[in-house]
Parts: sequence; C-alpha cells; structure tokens
Amino acid sequence: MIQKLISNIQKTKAPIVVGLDPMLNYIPQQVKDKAFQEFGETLEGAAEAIWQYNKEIVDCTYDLIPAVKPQIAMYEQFGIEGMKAFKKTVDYCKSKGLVVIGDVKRGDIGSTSAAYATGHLGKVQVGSKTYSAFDEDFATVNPYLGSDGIKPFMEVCKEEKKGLFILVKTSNPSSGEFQDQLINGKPLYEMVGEKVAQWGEECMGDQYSYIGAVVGATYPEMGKVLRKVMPKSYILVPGYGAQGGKGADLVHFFNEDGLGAIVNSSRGIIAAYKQEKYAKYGAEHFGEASRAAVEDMVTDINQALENR
Ligand SMILES: O=C(O)c1cc(=O)[nH]c(=O)n1[C@@H]1O[C@H](COP(=O)(O)O)[C@@H](O)[C@H]1O
Repeated sequence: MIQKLISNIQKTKAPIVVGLDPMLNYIPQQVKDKAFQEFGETLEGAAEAIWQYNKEIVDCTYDLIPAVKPQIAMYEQFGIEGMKAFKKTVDYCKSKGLVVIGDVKRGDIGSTSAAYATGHLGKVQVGSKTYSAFDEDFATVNPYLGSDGIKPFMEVCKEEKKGLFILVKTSNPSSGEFQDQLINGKPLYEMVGEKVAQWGEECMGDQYSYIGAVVGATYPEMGKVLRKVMPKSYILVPGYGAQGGKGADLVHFFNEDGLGAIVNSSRGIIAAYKQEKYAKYGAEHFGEASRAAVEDMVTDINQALENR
C-alpha cells in the first residue's frame, strides 16, 4: 500500500490528504434538509447527511488527490448509523482509486490491539468464512502503550500489505506536556521516532517503509529533527490550515527526493465554502469550493518545496 500511496502522490503531484471529518454544523442546509426529509432528524438522517456531504467532496476532488483520511470520531458520534457512513465512505473512496487512511488512533494491550488490527486492516474469521470489516489501507495508531500494542498491527500489515501512521509528535497545543519530556536528555517524541524507524526497517516497501509516523505541522522544528531520525518513514503531517500550519513550515518534513511526507487538511478543505476566500461558491457549490481549496493547498506546498 505504501507503493500505491507513493504512486498516487507522484501521479497527482499533490503530497496532500483530504481529511474527511464531517461535522453536522459544516454541512450545508440543503444537504441536511434532504437527508432529514428522508430519514427524519434521527441518527440515520445525520449519517445520510454526512455520507452525501462526503460523496460530493470526493466527487469534486478525487482526481487531484492521492488519499483521504476519514476521522472515525466524526462518524462514531452518530452510533451504528455513523459507522455505516464511515464504511460507505471508505469503500467509495477506494472505488475512486484513493488510498484511505483510517484515522482511528487505536492501540491497547496486545490481544486488544490484535482485534483492532483485524477489524480495520485485516480479515476476521467467522466459522469457515473470512471478512474484511472496515478494510482501510492505513490506520493511525497510538504507540504510548509500548511495542506489544504496536506489534499486532505490524503483523496484520505484513500479511495484508497495509500500513500504519504511528503518533510521534502530535499537533495539539498541549502535546508537549508528555511528549516533550526529557529522558536522559532526549525528548520522548524522539525516542518514539527512533522506535518507529526501527519498526519501519522490518516493514520495507521499495524505498519507504509502510510503517509511517504522525508529526504535527504546528511543530516544524521538531519535524526537521524527526525527518532525520526516521529517513525511510512516511510522515503524515496534520495541522495545516485550520490549526495554523502553512506550506513554508513544512519543507523540512520532506526528504530531498520530494517524497516522505503527506500533509493533511480537514476543515480547511471540507468546510472551505465557509471561508471568505471561497465564499463566492456559496453553500450550494461547496464541493467546488473544496476543489479550489485543494488546488490552493497543493500550490502552496509545491511552491514552498521548489523554493527551499
Ligand atoms: O492523527 C491525526 O491525523 C492527527 C494527529 C495530530 O497530531 N493532530 C491532528 O489534528 N490529527 C487529526 O488531523 C485532523 C486535523 O483536522 P483539521 O485541523 O480540521 O485540519 C483531525 O482529524 C485530527 O484528529
């Protein structure tokens, strides 16, 4: 799957991920009205609205982008119906040739991680039959339980040719509270980065490992250090746009080959029509506003890379 991600990035010349994080308050009224007419103001109605919203955004952007990252919490809040919308979104994006990064941030004791890995990346055995339940291409995982929480995910990735993005340094304001703590003079996030590089060696594609890392766009100096600590790991970089990250901050997350990083924007793309810059599209043409925001993001990052 890492090869497919790289080839999609090369084909689109767009090292970006569109984050499919639908919230009801971003969804234009006409989309909600239609869904509520059919299903009422119910969890099912909400799930239908987020699915229709996602579908329009994907239809308007899929030819420009290599990958999407649905964040499961946005679906889970609507219970079973939301989870069905998550699965429909995963399948639809895959049918459009996109790589799907399930932003599920799992990680637990070994046996529980194994079940998470089976459900999201692997196959579950039911009697004589096997099923791929969610079947994303990559999943985000939390390494702070230690190696035995990560190994079951790696095993499934090896079998299924899938991949991981392991949280190393997160984009949020208080990420330093624990992640920046010094241990024998070294920050914890750097130790985790070294571990990701080690795990990555066991799981190599052609040039890059299918064990990647998550490093927030909001910490560019740390990104520069971590790039060197994990030279063969793809870095998923969230925090662009709504959290303040800009193209110029991101150049050091990339390797000299122009590869090695993929930058996520969620609200900045899917709710672009709400920004003044894209207001001319109006809520009616929210998908076109998202397309314009994708084009601007790609230009911003590629220009920054050219100027470095
Ligand atoms: O794993 C992630 O994707 C992630 C890690 C991190 O450090 N920071 C972070 O924002 N994210 C996710 O990236 C997305 C960012 O959304 P926007 O701020 O709207 O672009 C959300 O889905 C977050 O859950």
